[in-house]
Parts: sequence; structure tokens; C-alpha cells
Amino acid sequence: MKAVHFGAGNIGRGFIGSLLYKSGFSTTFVDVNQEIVDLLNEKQEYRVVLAELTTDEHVVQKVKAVHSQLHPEQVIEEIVQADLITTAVGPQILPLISDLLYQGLKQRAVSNSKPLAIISCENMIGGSAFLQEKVYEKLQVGEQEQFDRLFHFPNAAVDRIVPLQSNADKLMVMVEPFFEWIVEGGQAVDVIPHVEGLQLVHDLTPYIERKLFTVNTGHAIAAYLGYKAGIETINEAMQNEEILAIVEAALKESGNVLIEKYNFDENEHRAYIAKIIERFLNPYISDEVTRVGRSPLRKLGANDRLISPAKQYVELLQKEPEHLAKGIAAALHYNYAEDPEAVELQKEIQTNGVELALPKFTGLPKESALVELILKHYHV
Ligand SMILES: NC(=O)C1=CN([C@@H]2O[C@H](COP(=O)(O)OP(=O)(O)OC[C@H]3O[C@@H](n4cnc5c(N)ncnc54)[C@H](O)[C@@H]3O)[C@@H](O)[C@H]2O)C=CC1
Ligand SMILES: O=P(O)(O)OC[C@H]1O[C@](O)(CO)[C@@H](O)[C@@H]1O
Repeated sequence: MKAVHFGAGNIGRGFIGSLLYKSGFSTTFVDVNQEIVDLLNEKQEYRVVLAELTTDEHVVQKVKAVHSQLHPEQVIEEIVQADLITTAVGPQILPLISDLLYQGLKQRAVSNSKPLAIISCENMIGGSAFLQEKVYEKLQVGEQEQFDRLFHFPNAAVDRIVPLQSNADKLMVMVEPFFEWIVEGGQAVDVIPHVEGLQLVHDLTPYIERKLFTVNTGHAIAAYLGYKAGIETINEAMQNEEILAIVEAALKESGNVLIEKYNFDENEHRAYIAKIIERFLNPYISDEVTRVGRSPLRKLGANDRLISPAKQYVELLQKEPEHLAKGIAAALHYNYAEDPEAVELQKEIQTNGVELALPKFTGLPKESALVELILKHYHV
């Protein structure tokens, strides 16, 4: 079995590539990082180390890589022969890979009639559907029927904390032991090959919202409050009593939305939150607040981890999400100079004021109780 995976980064190598290897796949990574591409082709294997007391490790083999800008024709050839395509490049990169993916799928349709699943493993709702939309924008007259028949883009939720790596061995990835990869089977259920650890579900929505509005909401709030307090890592941030209390209370708020919306068992959800807090406190992981807080404009988006649960809290529970609002206010203060989105956010705030920047980036109505609440905490 052959897999093509776009993005040989932390999640690509440390999570998806590892499970693909365990499931018997040979994987071709597609990336634009020359050093990683060269190393993968030279070594044809890499180590994945678990961040825990025993630092258990395993070697991922049967891997190679292609630089997509230098050798697009090789990527197309790999797509023609693939049994599965996956991505972990970041939501903002999906439009950039869509043209090459389109070229590969178009070429594949000429000689290979085997249906194929393309699964985006990004932190976003509807990642594969978004990639499909970008690929479909390239379709020429008469191609859609064939693409609809042959290619499926099932949405997925992926959960594993893989921090930035600074290992002497540049291919090695240190990952937390926990992982979860959930894919919406739908019409693609028979097209998705067996992958160890990949869980198929009928409806992904509760799973992706549970993950995004718990792991990612809590993580982002810890990152922004930590950054504001001059703290460098998530682990240290979570040891700060005030930050821990806000993260826990914010997750109780987002949890109440999820329990109300999906009828989750309250005790089970509390246990899920507790497990996540424990993961944030993993002493064997040093995860920088600037990684977890990266791209604040994306994270302040209407459907993302901060605004969406806060909005739903107001709509569904008719109450004020006091602690989610504190997290959002901290995000508005995020001014890390090496993050282009943080620079843009601060520029907008300085130029037009936070009162206009907040509705602009979040889509929240300017005259709303939620905006007022966030601004109250912003100005504290
Ligand atoms: N790191 C983590 O703990 C988790 C990350 N994710 C998601 O996984 C995705 C990737 O995140 P990371 O692995 O952390 O980032 P990363 O930066 O380590 O990896 C991204 C990779 O994509 C490559 N890339 C960039 N442009 C490309 C292009 N045009 N074509 C092919 N490859 C390209 C980069 O060179 C890099 O190797 C993101 O959507 C993130 O939200 C999801 C769950 C956990
Ligand atoms: O990858 P993003 O969406 O920028 O956000 C970082 C988040 O993703 C993760 O890497 C994994 O879910 C978390 O560590 C963190 O909440």
C-alpha cells in the first residue's frame, strides 16, 4: 500500500507517518523544506520518541520524499499510484497545494479507476471539504462527474501534541503518547484503507467540536495568558494558579455548550477535560506558548476555538462566557513580533482601535454583549 502525505513536519512525521508505517504503508512525503526532503531520501527512516518517563521510541521506515516545487511531475506520478492521500500542512497552505493535487488527480483518472480518499489532518472544521473546494475550483468542463465518482475528501479530527523540535537528529520527532485520529466515513467508508489507530465515525461534528473546543480552546487560552504573563511554555503557564483556574473555567464553559448541544455525559466530559489538562502539564514536553498561540487571526476566526464556543455559550445557554472572554482578550494582546498575524493584529488595533479590530477579525457584531464583555477584560 502506498500513501502520499503532504507536509513532512511535526504531525506529518510524528503522527500520520508513524501510523501509516505501522499499518504497512510505504509513504512518500511531499514538502518544500529541502533539508527534510534530502534527509528523508538519504536515511529512508526516522525515529519517533514518546515524551514520557521511559522515552519509548520506534523507527518509521519505507519513507521517501519529493520537493513539490522542484519536482511536481514526481508528485503527480506518486498520486497516480497512491492508495491514500493525507495532508498536515496547515490550513493556510491547503489552497497552495490544491493545484498540484488537482494535476495529480486528473492524471490519475486517466489510468487508475480505483477510488481514492484524500484526508486533511489540520486543526480546522471541514479541512478536507475545504481542500476539495480548492481542488474543484480548478476543474474544467466535464471533469466534475469523474472527480465526484473517484475522489473522496472525508473530514477528520486529529489530536496529538507535537511541539517544535530541536533535536540533533533533524528527522527525529518527539510526540506525546496520546493520539486520536477520527475520520468521517460517509460515502468514503469503503474507500478509506485500514490504518491502525484511525477511527471511522458516521458524523464527525461532535468529535471535531469536542476536540477543537476543549484541547485547542484550553491550549490557546493557556498560550495567550502565558505569553501576557511573560511565561515561555505551556507547562509553566499551567502551573500558574491564576492561568490554570481560567483555563479550567473556560473549558467548563465550552464543555457546557458541548454537553447541551450533543447530550454528552457530564461526568465523561469532565474526565475528558481533566485528561487534557494533564496532557498540557506533561513534564516531558516543552511546548512554547508562541507555537500554540501561532496565527492569532486564524484562532480568532468566527468558527475557530475561541469565538465559536463563546458565541454558542451566549446563544445556547443565554449566559456570559466570562472565562472564554478573558482568553479572547488575552489573544487580542498577543504581540509576538515574529508572528506575522500577531503583527497584523496589533497594527489594526493601533490604527483603528480594539473596538473595531475585534469585530473585524471575529465577525462578531460590533454592538453585542459578547464584544462588550471581551473589551471589558481587554482593558483590565
Ligand atoms: N503539532 C501539533 O501538535 C498538531 C498540529 N496539527 C495540525 O497539523 C498541521 C501541521 O502542523 P505541524 O505539523 O505542527 O506544522 P509543521 O510546520 O511542523 O509542518 C508543516 C509542514 O508543511 C510543510 N509545507 C509548507 N508548505 C508546503 C507546501 N506548499 N507543500 C508541501 N508541504 C508544505 C512545511 O515545510 C512543514 O514541513 C496544522 O494544520 C496543525 O494545526 C494538528 C494536531 C496537532
Ligand atoms: O496547530 P494550530 O492550529 O496552530 O494550534 C496549535 C494547536 O494544535 C495542537 O498542536 C495540536 O492539537 C495543539 O498543540 C494546539 O492547541
